[in-house]
Amino acid sequence: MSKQSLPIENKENNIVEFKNSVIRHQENIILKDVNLEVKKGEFIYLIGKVGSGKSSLLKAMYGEVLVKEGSVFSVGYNLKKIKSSQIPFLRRKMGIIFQDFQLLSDRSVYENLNFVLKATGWKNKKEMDVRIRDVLTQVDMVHKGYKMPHQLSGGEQQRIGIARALLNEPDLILADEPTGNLDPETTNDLMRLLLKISEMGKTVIMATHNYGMIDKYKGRILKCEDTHLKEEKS
Ligand SMILES: Nc1ncnc2c1ncn2[C@@H]1O[C@H](COP(=O)(O)OP(=O)(O)OP(=O)(O)O)[C@@H](O)[C@H]1O
Repeated sequence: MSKQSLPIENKENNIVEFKNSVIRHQENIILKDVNLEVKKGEFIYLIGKVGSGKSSLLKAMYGEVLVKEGSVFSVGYNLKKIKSSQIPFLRRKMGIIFQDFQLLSDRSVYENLNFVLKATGWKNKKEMDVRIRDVLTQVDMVHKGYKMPHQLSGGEQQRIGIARALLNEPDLILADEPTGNLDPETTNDLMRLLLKISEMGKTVIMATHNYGMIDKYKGRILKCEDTHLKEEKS
């Protein structure tokens, strides 16, 4: 790791920490008075109506939305002070999973994963092969590496999305409605997979509209409502 990329630790060693933060899009306030501490290994649901600010809060954690009021620490970085050149280092410490999978359609599963490894500085072909095999094994897709994304079901594509998020052994997984495009049975499979990942010590923060899942699989619940982030009883 270069000197420039050294993270700036927050005092409490929280994986994520917001203090009196305001999240805006241009001049519009999306969330205010945001105070949040997330510890290692927590499994968190982020709920709230359409347009209430869930994605914006996640984006504030991965440096896509910049927070100018209050403070934000994420995986050791002070996001108020982060330079744009440090953003790739921040993103390497987290895995991001999207509702629409966002796999590159013109290359195989293996090449999708290899692309991310190359882009994040991996060089040794043998180590890259081992890592790709490892993450595909974790999501039970080790025999599908040669497939093109369009040859996979939605659930399988999302498993590859999760494998991709795991490549750099991140401390934090951010998932923005990861099961939003999937049927109930596939949703259950993926939930169990995400819970298994969290039991391995990773922090998972997941935006969702699926309240059935929240009843079924226990987790901490945060709600975006009326421009505030509130803790809900689980
Ligand atoms: N890039 C942007 N520029 C301006 N306004 C934005 C931008 N992105 C989101 N917004 C606005 O911010 C508000 C919160 O949006 P956000 O996507 O965070 O909500 P959400 O809770 O994730 O919604 P959904 O459940 O539909 O995903 C909305 O009013 C939205 O229109």
